[in-house]
Amino acid sequence: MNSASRDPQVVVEVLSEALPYIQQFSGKTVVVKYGGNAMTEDTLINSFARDIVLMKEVGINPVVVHGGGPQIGSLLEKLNIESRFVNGMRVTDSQTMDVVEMVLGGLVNKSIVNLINQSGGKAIGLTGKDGAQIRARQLKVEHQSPEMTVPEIIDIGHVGEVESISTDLIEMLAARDFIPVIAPIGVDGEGHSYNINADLVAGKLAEALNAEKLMLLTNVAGLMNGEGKVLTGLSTLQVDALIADGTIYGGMLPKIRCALDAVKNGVNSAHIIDGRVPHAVLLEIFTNAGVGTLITDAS
Ligand SMILES: Nc1ncnc2c1ncn2[C@@H]1O[C@H](COP(=O)(O)OP(=O)(O)O)[C@@H](O)[C@H]1O
Ligand SMILES: CC(=O)N[C@@H](CCC(=O)OP(=O)(O)O)C(=O)O
Repeated sequence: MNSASRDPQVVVEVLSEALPYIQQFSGKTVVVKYGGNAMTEDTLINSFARDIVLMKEVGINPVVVHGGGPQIGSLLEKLNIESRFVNGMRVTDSQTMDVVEMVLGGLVNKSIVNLINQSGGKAIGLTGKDGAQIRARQLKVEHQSPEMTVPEIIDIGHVGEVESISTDLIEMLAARDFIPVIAPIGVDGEGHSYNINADLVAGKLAEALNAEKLMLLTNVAGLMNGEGKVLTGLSTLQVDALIADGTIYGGMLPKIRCALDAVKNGVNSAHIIDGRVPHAVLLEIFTNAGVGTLITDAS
């Protein structure tokens, strides 16, 4: 339906209903993680960019962290390099690290920046290496297959976890009305690059910025149980049980862990939402529609 065919009364009512949400969130920081799996269609990416610009225009400070797993996978495939994952993390040798840096820091970052700018925003794309803002260390991965009695620690190469984040650069940009768009690449004290899961970066950044909300946009309706029903309001213990019985696996593992950590460490709420729904960000922020899985400290 185009805007001309909508009842103007409905349009103004919708706008008016958004007022309390605009008042509640104006001046607050919202970290939005845009997963590579949700960046499938041009119309969706465009509606995402417009949502981010609208947030900024009504006084909210959006900070975008993006993934790009499928986009990395497709370039690796063209280069005949195999993709392998352990606990949802990409095994990253030096050759793969180069591809990760090219795809995340280059192609994906700049295409999101460009779309936000096309929608009238002022986006600036950065990786964690800029201003050395994301200090990383190597992530040690614990892996246990059913036949093993104790977990083993596996070296999966240049995969990092966040050691610390300096928020100076992001805060400076946000204060001058820029929208920071961050690629999840970190750096250690010796200048080595690390491939960090984008959910982990978004969670730690939301904590460091004292964000009001952490929104994780993905390609499913939310965290689901075995029957495909969206679950919400889960405790850490319930999540542990769902991991142990295999209901939560792969890319959902870092997502749910970082959402729980973020709310434990001061972020008011974390949301795992369906990025395939047009304007998913606006639906979550400005309506009561309650898309996806909500996690709060009281969960
Ligand atoms: N319990 C679960 N509920 C929903 N999705 C799950 C669950 N367990 C695993 N997943 C998987 O997690 C994926 C989302 O993670 P990921 O592929 O890393 O997406 P993104 O690129 O958005 O970070 C889903 O597509 C789904 O295959
Ligand atoms: C260590 C690790 O797995 N890093 C991810 C970084 C990108 C990412 O997280 O992308 P999505 O959000 O689209 O999954 C990767 O190499 O795929």
